[in-house]
Amino acid sequence: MSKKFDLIAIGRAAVDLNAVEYNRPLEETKTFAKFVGGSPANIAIGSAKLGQKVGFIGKVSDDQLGHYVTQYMSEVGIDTSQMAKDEDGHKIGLTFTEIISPEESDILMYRNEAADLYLSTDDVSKDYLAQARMLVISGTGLAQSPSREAILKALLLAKELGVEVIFELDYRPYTWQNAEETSLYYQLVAQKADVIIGTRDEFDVLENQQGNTDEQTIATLFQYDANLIVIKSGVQGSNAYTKAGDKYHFGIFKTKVLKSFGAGDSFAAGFLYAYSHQLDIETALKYGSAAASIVISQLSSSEAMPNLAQLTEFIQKAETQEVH
Ligand SMILES: Nc1ncnc2c1ncn2[C@@H]1O[C@H](COP(=O)(O)OP(=O)(O)O)[C@@H](O)[C@H]1O
Ligand SMILES: O=C(O)C[C@@H](O)[C@H](O)C(=O)COP(=O)(O)O
Repeated sequence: MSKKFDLIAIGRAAVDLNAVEYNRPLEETKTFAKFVGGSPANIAIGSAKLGQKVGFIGKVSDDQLGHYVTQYMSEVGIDTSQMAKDEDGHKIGLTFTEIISPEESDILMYRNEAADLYLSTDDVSKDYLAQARMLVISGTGLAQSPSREAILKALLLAKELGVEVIFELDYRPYTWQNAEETSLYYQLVAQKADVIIGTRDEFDVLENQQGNTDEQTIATLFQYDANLIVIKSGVQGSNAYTKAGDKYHFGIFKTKVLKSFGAGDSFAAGFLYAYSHQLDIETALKYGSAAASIVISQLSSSEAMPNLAQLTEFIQKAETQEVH
């Protein structure tokens, strides 16, 4: 049965202020360019640009920046009808980026009392979720109440409605209180998710343990609902594991890296495009890697997301030149 949305993402939509002057620390950076940011918003934007039908559940500030974010997301084709405005004056989250070198970039988040963390259970509609094939949950939304309960409500509704749950671990230390609490909430959602995507470090956070191998991680998580687990490892590429016991690997598409942030969100958008079009898993890893390669060579994490023609052309060109 065809549904209105290929995916609905839930969580933060925020603002990135990206250093326009490269190769220097934040202390010495004077100019910044404004983009929409927030991992789930970036994934939603990347997905919409690839032609997916996308909805978003979130909360933004009722001010110029909140309006900017909602308007941009709407302009790229995302349904923003479930993006609430915070009526209590909470401000949108800000992320400053620092590009010290292509190998070394960092982010500095301003997220105290961020509007997205005030998403509440009242903002999550069963009728809306029923229109989606997939629900994309990002881990950071679990960091504080009431956003935590809003996301858990969406998770339980998705399970009830048969909506496939994609859990993007998206671990950001800033809003979490302690490692055990983080691990508990991550495990709770991971045990119900159909697909789990994260970096090796993020799976360590989920397990509250350093040094587990991918095989140990998947052996535990496949005891629950997950059918597919994707573990990303930066320049070493990515691995996907299925419950049936298959393993797939894809390396990277080498590129002139400007900055490293944005890789994870673009990877997720590319991967989920292929996955939702029932392309094979190796192709999904390839689409994710290509989208990441495109985005890390440009300044933003959202506007730089490729459309389908750009993505497929990039892959074709790279494969012809054998740069991956
Ligand atoms: N330097 C790089 N060059 C090309 N592709 C990269 C590079 N770094 C990361 N990628 C791609 O982006 C994916 C996600 O990157 P990773 O750093 O693991 O995640 P995150 O950005 O979430 O921390 C990798 O699996 C790889 O496909
Ligand atoms: O997620 C955020 O709030 C910040 C992002 O918008 C920022 O662009 C970023 O750090 C993306 O990095 P990624 O998770 O490596 O894709």
